[in-house]
Amino acid sequence: MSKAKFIFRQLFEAETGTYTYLLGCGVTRKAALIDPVITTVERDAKLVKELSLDLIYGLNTHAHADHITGTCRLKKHFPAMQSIISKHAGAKADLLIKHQDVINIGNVALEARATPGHTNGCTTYVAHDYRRAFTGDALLIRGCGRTDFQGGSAHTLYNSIYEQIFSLPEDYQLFPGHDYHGRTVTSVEEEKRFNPRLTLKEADFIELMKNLNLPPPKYIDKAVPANLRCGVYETDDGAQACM
Ligand SMILES: N[C@@H](CCC(=O)N[C@@H](CSS)C(=O)NCC(=O)O)C(=O)O
Repeated sequence: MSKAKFIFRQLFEAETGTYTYLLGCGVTRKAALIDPVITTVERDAKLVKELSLDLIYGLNTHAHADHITGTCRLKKHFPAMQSIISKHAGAKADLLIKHQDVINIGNVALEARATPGHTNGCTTYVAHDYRRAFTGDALLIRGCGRTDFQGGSAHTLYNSIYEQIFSLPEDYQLFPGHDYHGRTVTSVEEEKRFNPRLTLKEADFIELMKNLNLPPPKYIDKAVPANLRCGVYETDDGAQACM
């Protein structure tokens, strides 16, 4: 398939340090948001409309623990939009995807690569034509996702990163799900050379991850159950509503 004009925006939600990515096809005007956050849905929907895009997918890299996904609330603006998450996330969504599925956003293709370890359903989305990957919370810039809840496993995460992310060409740009230090983008080469966790041998990585001692995310008790339903809840009369 020929390379379509690629529309790309990196959006930031400051309270939880979360990145949302807008990806669009300049030919068909179809678009997707990766990891929209419920509190920034109005901002994101406004941008999508300003750019005359038709939002067809709301992709979640995983069932987040720190914020509620915006995928349900986005449907108020884009009723035909479909939510997407890995079938291994144990979550509900309009489309459940698996390793190596390809998601077409108009002429822009995204390969789903299973990168479990932070959670079981973590997925990295790769736009090969544009030499970019969206790593969610598997790989962060000079860091990685924590592995101390939601089925996390340091052994699994280490191997996911090596097999599915570090196996990409070194010039591929990597866009994380979060950054807490003002950084925006990295590359496969940079992370292979400078990531202080991933340059360790696996056994040392596992030991380090065991001793991170991070406090639990502030909204974990609310966010995880909401995200397992992709931000949908049932009202007292059994109807479906958005958080
Ligand atoms: N302070 C934040 C949560 C920070 C945090 O735990 N981040 C997660 C990703 S969101 S579950 C993580 O994996 N961090 C890894 C690291 O090394 O920082 C909040 O309260 O929301």
